[in-house]
Amino acid sequence: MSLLSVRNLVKRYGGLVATDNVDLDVAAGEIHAVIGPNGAGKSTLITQLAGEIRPDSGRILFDGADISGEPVAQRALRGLARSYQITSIFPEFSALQNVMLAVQAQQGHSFRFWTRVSSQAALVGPAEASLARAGLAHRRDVAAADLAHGEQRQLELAMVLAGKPRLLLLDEPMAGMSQAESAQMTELLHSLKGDYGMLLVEHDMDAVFRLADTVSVLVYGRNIATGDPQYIRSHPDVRAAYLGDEE
Ligand SMILES: Nc1ncnc2c1ncn2[C@@H]1O[C@H](COP(=O)(O)OP(=O)(O)OP(=O)(O)O)[C@@H](O)[C@H]1O
Repeated sequence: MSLLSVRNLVKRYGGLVATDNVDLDVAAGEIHAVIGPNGAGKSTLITQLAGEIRPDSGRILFDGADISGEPVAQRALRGLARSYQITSIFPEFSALQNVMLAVQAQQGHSFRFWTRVSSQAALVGPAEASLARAGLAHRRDVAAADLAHGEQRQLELAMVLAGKPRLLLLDEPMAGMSQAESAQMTELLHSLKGDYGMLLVEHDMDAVFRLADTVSVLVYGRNIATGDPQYIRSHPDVRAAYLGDEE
């Protein structure tokens, strides 16, 4: 059974159909990449899955439950987590402290700063584990502001992992990265494969074809093809619509 199932999803902006009857499935532990030209509707899709905007029609099922009408926080509690960009990081806090805040939020406490040393101590272990999983253990005491761009993206990932997600919604995790940073993030995501399902929107085709078990191609809001990377590479409509001029 799929962990995430999208059925007949539709989102319109005036006359524009940004999500046009999209069906899509992500199995537990699988990486499903969504590719497509600019304006194809990839971000609109992720934003609906996270619960930030409502579809006009269609259904979103997570672990069998219809979550189409649920708010963001409720979806996060179920284990459907979107990685947010650097805005969610406190620049003056260390990498570890940032993840401690995410652990605290996961433990059901409202967002607040620590008053007792003992309550801090319980957060350190899980925060260190998430940092290590995101490849940042060696940078735990560095202020977030002093981390390189790629490391800040790793920190965001550590903060998402602290929420114990089952499926990650990743919207262009390699955006703005150098080639080396992008390669490192690719290997990092690869190391998480199997433990987390991922819906990956990404323009970096090297990353997509290295990571994805399944690829879907959106064009003008429509899913024109879904299959394994080999199938997608050789699909004539995909080549014509998207990959054609790159090969
Ligand atoms: N809030 C909005 N109001 C009106 N139109 C919108 C809105 N958000 C997105 N669109 C339109 O919906 C279409 C899909 O946009 P979307 O950002 O989802 O595409 P995308 O595939 O993520 O593009 P990119 O690869 O450039 O990030 C575009 O034509 C866009 O202009």
